Amino acid sequence: MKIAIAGTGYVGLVTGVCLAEVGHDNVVCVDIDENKVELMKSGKSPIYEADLEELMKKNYSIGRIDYTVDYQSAYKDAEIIMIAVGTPERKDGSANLDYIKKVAKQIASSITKDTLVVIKSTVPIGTNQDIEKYIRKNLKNNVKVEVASNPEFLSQGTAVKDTLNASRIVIGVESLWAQEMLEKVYKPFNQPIVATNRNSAEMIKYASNDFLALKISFMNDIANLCEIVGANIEDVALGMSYDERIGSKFLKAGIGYGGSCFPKDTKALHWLSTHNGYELKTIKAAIEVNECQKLRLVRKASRLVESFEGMKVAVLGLTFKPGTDDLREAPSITNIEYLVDRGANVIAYDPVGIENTKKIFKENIKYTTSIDEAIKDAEACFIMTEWKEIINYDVINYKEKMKKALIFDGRNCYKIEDMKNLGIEYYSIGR
Ligand SMILES: NC(=O)C1=CN([C@@H]2O[C@H](COP(=O)(O)OP(=O)(O)OC[C@H]3O[C@@H](n4cnc5c(N)ncnc54)[C@H](O)[C@@H]3O)[C@@H](O)[C@H]2O)C=CC1
Ligand SMILES: O=C(O)[C@H]1O[C@H](OP(=O)(O)OP(=O)(O)OC[C@H]2O[C@@H](n3ccc(=O)[nH]c3=O)[C@H](O)[C@@H]2O)[C@H](O)[C@@H](O)[C@@H]1O
Repeated sequence: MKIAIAGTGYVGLVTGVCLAEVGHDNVVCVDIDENKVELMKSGKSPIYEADLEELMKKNYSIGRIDYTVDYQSAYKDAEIIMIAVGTPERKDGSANLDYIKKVAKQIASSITKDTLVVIKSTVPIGTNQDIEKYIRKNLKNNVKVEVASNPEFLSQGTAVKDTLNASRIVIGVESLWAQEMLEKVYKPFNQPIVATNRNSAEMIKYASNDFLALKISFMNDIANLCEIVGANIEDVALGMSYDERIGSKFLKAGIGYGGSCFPKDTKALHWLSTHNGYELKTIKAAIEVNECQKLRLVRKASRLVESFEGMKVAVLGLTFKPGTDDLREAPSITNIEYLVDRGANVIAYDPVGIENTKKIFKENIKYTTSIDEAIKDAEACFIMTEWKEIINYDVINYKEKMKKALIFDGRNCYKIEDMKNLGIEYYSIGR
């Protein structure tokens, strides 16, 4: 079965590689970025993702997967074409479907046999139906085409593991033909399949992401109250987690959620609901809490220090979470902007995110891949991502190397007692 995939980002590339890994022997990944395609052909991954490069090399060498910019040759005789291009946020919060439409146009002009088009990108409810109409209207050749929804649930940093061990595969179909095709594709994964119609599948994706975002914002809200009333959010989360109805995951309070999905998917669903005359009050609250949370520590810091002007400030952890080099919507960006605007000399540390950070801040801040160097002579230090390197760092160094041991920890990396014993001025979240 020939499977073509449009877009080789986190979703497209990982899906392609995993399909090859479970035995599909004719997977072609298409991208518009020639450099990316060349890089992938040479066995290198354009994204930082555990286990990915190894599986890319293995499956490319045995001929199960290929990469190309030539969409026409990839799509023309494919039985299945999966769309995994970006659906970024527009200024008004709605999802930008331009990339999806562009691929739809390319598919319509290329296919020469009956094809199932599968949308893996996160798209607003009704998009699958619209794209199907669009492709059918613009078809160059007289073939059968149907569009099915197959949203993706992987997380960055664990994308390969998540795909090979998915909690569920959701398929949104309008015919038995489409359902059977997708069941055949996913059979080797041996994972539970939830089959429904396209609108419900599209909604499952948004509802899942937005529920997780809401869970985080709820915990951040409670954490802020914990600080006021003298409770400890970590003990609170632990106490809650024993209730199976609540669960133990996504209860970690911090500096707010970032990434390429929670921020945009909460706004997109909120936009969609308002557009349909209904206000999703819970999602609105999740968004508002998150916006405030991102600046909570710097606001606290600016009440404690007279001025950031000329002050050396270390920022440890830049990516939106550990295990990825992605900075999209990372809380670190908002915080660094705040500090730079107020005249601070920021030195930023991250084990893998430096290159992407340079693209954002250019010469405006300094960069390092050493915590020691970042904190040397610093007068304040902000922790934005809970990398292992930061969690396992010997905290005595803050006392010994900083000009003033003043730490604002947005990810609760250290024990309050340890910091207190060392005489480090330490502020964290909800404790
Ligand atoms: N990043 C993640 O962890 C997850 C993302 N999603 C959703 O999946 C979709 C894709 O997200 P990412 O993989 O993060 O995107 P990404 O931005 O990492 O990658 C998109 C890729 O598509 C390529 N592209 C653009 N137009 C193209 C075209 N006409 N033909 C072929 N390739 C084209 C780009 O060059 C880029 O390489 C989004 O809708 C996102 O919301 C869903 C679950 C997880
Ligand atoms: O649609 C998507 O793109 C994906 O979005 C998230 O995955 P991801 O953004 O990669 O990362 P998460 O682990 O969910 O973390 C998102 C943000 O929430 C924050 N977070 C997470 C968990 C928590 O308890 N507290 C918390 O603040 C993280 O620091 C991070 O900034 C979802 O977890 C995936 O299921 C989904 O497929």
